[in-house]
Amino acid sequence: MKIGFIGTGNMATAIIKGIVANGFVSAEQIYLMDIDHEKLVSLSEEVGANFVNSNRSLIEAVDFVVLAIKPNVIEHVLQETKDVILTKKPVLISIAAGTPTDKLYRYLDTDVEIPIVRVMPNVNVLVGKGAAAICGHDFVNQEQLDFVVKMFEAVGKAWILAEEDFSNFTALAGSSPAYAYLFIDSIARAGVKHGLPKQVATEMAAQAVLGSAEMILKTGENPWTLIDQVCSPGGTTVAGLLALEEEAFISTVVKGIDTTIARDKELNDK
Ligand SMILES: NC(=O)C1=CN([C@@H]2O[C@H](COP(=O)(O)OP(=O)(O)OC[C@H]3O[C@@H](n4cnc5c(N)ncnc54)[C@H](O)[C@@H]3O)[C@@H](O)[C@H]2O)C=CC1
Ligand SMILES: O=C(O)[C@@H]1CCC=N1
Repeated sequence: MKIGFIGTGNMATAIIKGIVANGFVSAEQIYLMDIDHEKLVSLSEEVGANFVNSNRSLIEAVDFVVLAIKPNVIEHVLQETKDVILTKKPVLISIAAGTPTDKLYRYLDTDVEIPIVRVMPNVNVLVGKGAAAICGHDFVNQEQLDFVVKMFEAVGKAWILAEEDFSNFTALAGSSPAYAYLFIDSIARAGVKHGLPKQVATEMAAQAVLGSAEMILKTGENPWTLIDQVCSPGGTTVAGLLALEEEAFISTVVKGIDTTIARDKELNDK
């Protein structure tokens, strides 16, 4: 199978490096195109993938096309490549936030049965610890869907998810790595305040958060049970925990997630 990427930005780079490192496909099976020629050539050389000079040539060359471009350019890209899409009939995989499969199909303005799969991945696919939600539009067959699921299982965890839940997933797993990085950076920054070098403090905070996530996933314990295990009576943790809650830590995080969901829905409706 040949996989093409339209757009070689942050997310495409993370997916490509992840699936090549894991051996899901070889670099020779990957074709790239980006309007930023320098970026295109640089990624292609770095990973050993092929690159082409137009989105049309890319679609002609591959079986699966990942639309790794911003939501506001997808309509234009589908329209400029429409005739090639309609003759080649590749599987289109969109990773764009706030862009439902119905809208993507409408952009093609056709009755031809083009298979479209929607994926909401996250950037942690780069290190094989991604999270991706996947749903297929009307004309996707099981074999095509299975291929996409396997592609994202190669670089993390993948769920088949009803499309109506995509906004929620985008907030919980697509955008949330940024919030987790912020949390880690905030802990590290506090370390710097107390005299630790930033790099060491960041490593310490990241390792603590990495282990905490694994504890939840591997023990299957409720996070509150684990919180209680860390909070020694009269100890340090409970003092810090209550200080965080005085500043409405839980409500602040929930507000961030609410706002992310609302923004995704706003993009859906555009
Ligand atoms: N960054 C992230 O963590 C995640 C991003 N996404 C989605 O992935 C998509 C891409 O996001 P990023 O990689 O962050 O953006 P980015 O801005 O890093 O990459 C987009 C790339 O598309 C290229 N491009 C623009 N117009 C083009 C055209 N007409 N033909 C070919 N290439 C073109 C740009 O030059 C750029 O390199 C977005 O739709 C976003 O919603 C989804 C999940 C996570
Ligand atoms: O910020 C965004 O719109 C994209 C979608 C999920 C993560 N980044």
